[in-house]
Amino acid sequence: MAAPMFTVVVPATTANLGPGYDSVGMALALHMRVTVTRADAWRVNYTGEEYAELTTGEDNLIVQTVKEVARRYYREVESHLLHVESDIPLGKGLGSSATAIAAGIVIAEKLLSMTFTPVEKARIGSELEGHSDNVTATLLGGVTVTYFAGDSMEVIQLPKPEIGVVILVPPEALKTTESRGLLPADLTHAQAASGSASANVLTTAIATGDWELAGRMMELDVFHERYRKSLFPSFDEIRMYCRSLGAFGMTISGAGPSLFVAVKDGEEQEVARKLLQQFPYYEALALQPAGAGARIE
Ligand SMILES: Nc1ncnc2c1ncn2[C@@H]1O[C@H](COP(=O)(O)OP(=O)(O)OP(=O)(O)O)[C@@H](O)[C@H]1O
Ligand SMILES: N[C@@H](CCO)C(=O)O
Repeated sequence: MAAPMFTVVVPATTANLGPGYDSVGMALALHMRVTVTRADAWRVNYTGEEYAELTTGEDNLIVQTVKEVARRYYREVESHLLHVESDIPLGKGLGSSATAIAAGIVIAEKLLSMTFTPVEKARIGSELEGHSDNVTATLLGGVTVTYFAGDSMEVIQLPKPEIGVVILVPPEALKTTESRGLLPADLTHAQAASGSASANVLTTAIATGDWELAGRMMELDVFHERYRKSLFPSFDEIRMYCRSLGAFGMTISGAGPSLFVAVKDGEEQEVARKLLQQFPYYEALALQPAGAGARIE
C-alpha cells in the first residue's frame, strides 16, 4: 500500500451564537483528521461507530467537495484513499458537514497545487454548504463574521476568544435541513430590526472581548431560537441553571440539537460537571475555542 501523503486537521464549530444567524461562527478545539493516500479509486475509511453510516465512495461529501473544486477550476484530480478520525459528534450542531467540506477544499488545494485566499475558500465552502457561518469558521479559525449573498462574500476574522466553552450534546442527531424547515419564511420589520440590533451588539462585544455583554446578546435571538427550542429537552431550565452558575450565556449550537454555553476561561470543566449532574440526558463537553482553522499537518 502507498504511504500516506499528508493529513488535514479541521476544527468543529459552533454557529450563530444566538442572533448571528447564518453569519457568526466560532472554531472549537475538537477536531477531525483526514489522512490522504494515493489509491486506484476514491475510498473513505472512518474510524468509530458514529461515522459508520456515512457513504465511503465517490458520493461521500469530502470526496464530492474535492471533485467539485477541481471541476470549478477545469482540473482533473486523481483518486485517493481518505482515512478519517473524528472527535466531532455527527449531525449534532457542531458543524460536521462544514468540516467535511473544509477538508475537501484543503485536500483539493494541495492535490491540485493551488493556493486559495481565505475569502476564496470561504466563498467555495459557503456555496457548497449553502450558508457561510460554520464553514468559514472551520476554514479560518477563531470567530468569523460573514455576509454571504449571491456573488457577495465579506469575511471578518476575529482572534480566538479568551473564554471556556461547554457543549451539551443530546443522544439523537438532528438534520440541519430539518431544523431549518422549522423557521418561518418571513419576520416583521420590527423583529428584523431587533434581531439586527442584538447581532450588531453581539459581534461588537465579541470583538472588544466583552463576554458579559456578548453572552446577554446570545440569548436575545429572534431569528431561530423560539422556533427550534422545543426540540431540545429542558432548554429554559438549562438557561436558568447556566445563569445561576455565572455562565456568560447559553444558546443553541448551530441548528441544534447541541447547546452552546460560554463561560469564563478555566471554568468549563466545573460548569460541564455540574450541567451533567443536573441534566444527564446530555453529554457535557468542556472545550476551548480554537485559533487555527483547517490546515495540513
Ligand atoms: N466527516 C464527514 N464526512 C462525510 N460527510 C459528512 C461528515 N460529517 C458530516 N457529513 C455529512 O453531513 C451530514 C450532517 O450535516 P448536518 O448539517 O445535518 O449536521 P451538522 O453539520 O453536524 O450540524 P450544524 O450544521 O447544525 O452544525 C451527515 O449526515 C453527512 O451527510
Ligand atoms: N446557521 C445554520 C447553522 C447550521 O448549519 C442554522 O442555524 O441553520
